[in-house]
Amino acid sequence: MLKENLFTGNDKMTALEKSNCSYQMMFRYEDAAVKVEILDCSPGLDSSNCRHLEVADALVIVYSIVDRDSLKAAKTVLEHLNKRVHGAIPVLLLGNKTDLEHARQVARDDVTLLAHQFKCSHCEVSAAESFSPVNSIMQQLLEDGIQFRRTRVGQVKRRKSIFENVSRRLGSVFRRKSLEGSPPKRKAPHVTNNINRRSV
Ligand SMILES: Nc1nc2c(ncn2[C@@H]2O[C@H](COP(=O)(O)OP(=O)(O)OP(=O)(O)O)[C@@H](O)[C@H]2O)c(=O)[nH]1
Repeated sequence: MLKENLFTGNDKMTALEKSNCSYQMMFRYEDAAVKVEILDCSPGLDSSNCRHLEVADALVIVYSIVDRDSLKAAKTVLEHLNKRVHGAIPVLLLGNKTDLEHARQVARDDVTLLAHQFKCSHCEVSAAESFSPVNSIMQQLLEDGIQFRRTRVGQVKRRKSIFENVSRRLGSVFRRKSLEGSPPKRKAPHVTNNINRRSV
């Protein structure tokens, strides 16, 4: 659903570049330029997509309101995330094609329930009619993603320093133990004669 023109007209986002299934763009946030990579994980979950989902900072899971199976696929992704990702990663469950309301297959209540069950945001749009609602939704999600990344990076740093602390302590305990077990060091003889020394 992401198109090159999705973000045009918005001063916070610039030049969406496409390479295979990946889109890159710059996003201005708190006066800093942030590089954002958007990965299109359709048509479904495989091992490489799963890995990407697990390390993403924010996710949009798109279903089509005229395709019951697309909501099932969305549920599979949410279940996977629930099992594998710890922490409140920002997830938006986004229904598309509201211009085809007459052909709706996905009940609103089912989606509300799903969003509630997996604690994610939810809304429905029509990319065909207008991309400005999509634009503001994406903008909010990106901001949430940046905040989430900051928390995540902070946690990794804290975990790293706890690990370093513990390993330093363990190291000093083992060093002490090995010194206690080893015979007392003999004092090295004091060499006064340098005649036989060779320089290498
Ligand atoms: N009526 C309608 N058609 C849409 C809308 N958004 C996308 N489409 C159409 O739906 C089809 C699939 O759109 P894509 O943008 O390729 O969506 P996708 O999620 O990448 O789909 P896949 O390529 O199948 O993974 C295209 O024919 C689009 O023109 C919409 O809001 N309303």
